[in-house]
Amino acid sequence: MTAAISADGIRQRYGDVQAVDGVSFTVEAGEFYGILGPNGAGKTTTMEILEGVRKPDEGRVELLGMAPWPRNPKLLPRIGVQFQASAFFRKLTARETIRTFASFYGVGPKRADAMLERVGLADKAETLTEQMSGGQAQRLSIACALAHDPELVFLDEPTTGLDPQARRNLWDLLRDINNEGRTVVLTTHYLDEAEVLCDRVSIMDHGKILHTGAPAALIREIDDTVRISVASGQLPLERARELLAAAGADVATLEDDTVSLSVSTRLPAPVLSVLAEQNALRGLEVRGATLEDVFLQLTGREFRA
Ligand SMILES: Nc1ncnc2c1ncn2[C@@H]1O[C@H](COP(=O)(O)OP(=O)(O)OP(=O)(O)O)[C@@H](O)[C@H]1O
Repeated sequence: MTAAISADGIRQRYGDVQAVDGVSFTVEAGEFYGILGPNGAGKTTTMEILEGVRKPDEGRVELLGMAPWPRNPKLLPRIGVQFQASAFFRKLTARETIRTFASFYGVGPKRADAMLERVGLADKAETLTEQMSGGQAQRLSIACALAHDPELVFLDEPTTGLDPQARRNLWDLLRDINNEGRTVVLTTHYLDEAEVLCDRVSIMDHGKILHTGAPAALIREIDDTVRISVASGQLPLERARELLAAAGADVATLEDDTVSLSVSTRLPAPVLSVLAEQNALRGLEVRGATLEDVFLQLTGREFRA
C-alpha cells in the first residue's frame, strides 16, 4: 500500500537559519502522526513543504503517491490544510465563511452547514468571525479544512492559545476526524497533546527529527523510573532520610526546612509502603515518565514550548 506521506531528506534554509535539516519520515494511511517540538524547531516549515505550499531547497516529498510541488491540482481535493494563523474575513459570519471555503472545492452549502454543526458551531452560524473566541475560530478553521471531505488532513498547532477545556474539546474532535479513517498530521508543542492523540510522534529540534515512535514506546525506551513526591510536612526529617537511603533512589531531593521529599526510583513499592506505614500519604504524587523526560534525555534540555 502506498504511504500517505513520504518525506526524504528535506532541507530548508532561511538566510543563516537552517530551519529544516535533513528530515525523512513516512506516514501510513489512517495514522495520527505528530511532529512535536519547541518554538522554532522547524515544524511549520516542514508542514508547508509537505502541503506543497513551499518548495524545499532539497529533498523529496510524496503525498498519496504524488509530488505536492509544483502545485498539483489532482491532490488538492484530497488534502485539507489548517494553517497556524487563520485569516478570516472579519465581517463574514461563520456560516458565510465555511460556505465560501466549501465553494472553492465545488462543495455546496448543505455540506458546508453540516460541517459547521459537526465542529459544534451550529449555534454560532450567524456570528461574525471577528467576534468568535480563539477556540471557536480554531474549530471554524478545522471545519474549513474538512469541508471537501479530504482523506489527509494537516493541522498546524490547532490548540495553541486555547484554555484547557477548549483544548480537550478539540482533542475529541481531532480523534473523531482520525477515527473516520482520515490520516491526520498534527504539529504541536504540547507534550500531553502528542501523548494523548498521536499513534506515532516525531520529536523535532533545531530542524532535525531526533526520534520517532509511539508515545508510550518512546517513554518506555528511555525510562522506567517512577517519581514520588511527598507533600511537605508529612514526614519527620529522620524518617525521610531513612526512606531515601532505603529507596536506593536514583535522584532524590530532601528540603530540610519543610521536609518535602521527591524520589525517583525503579522500585516504588517499598517506598510507598514505608510512606503508608508512616501515614504520610496526604498530597502524595506518583507519576511515570512522560514525553517531557524523553525530550530531556534526547537533548539534555528541559522542554520549553
Ligand atoms: N519565512 C521565514 N523567513 C526567515 N526565517 C524563518 C521563516 N519562517 C521560519 N523561519 C525561522 O526558521 C526556524 C523554524 O521556524 P518554524 O516556523 O518552521 O518552526 P516551528 O517549529 O513551527 O515554530 P513554532 O512552534 O514557533 O511555530 C525558526 O528559527 C524561524 O525563526
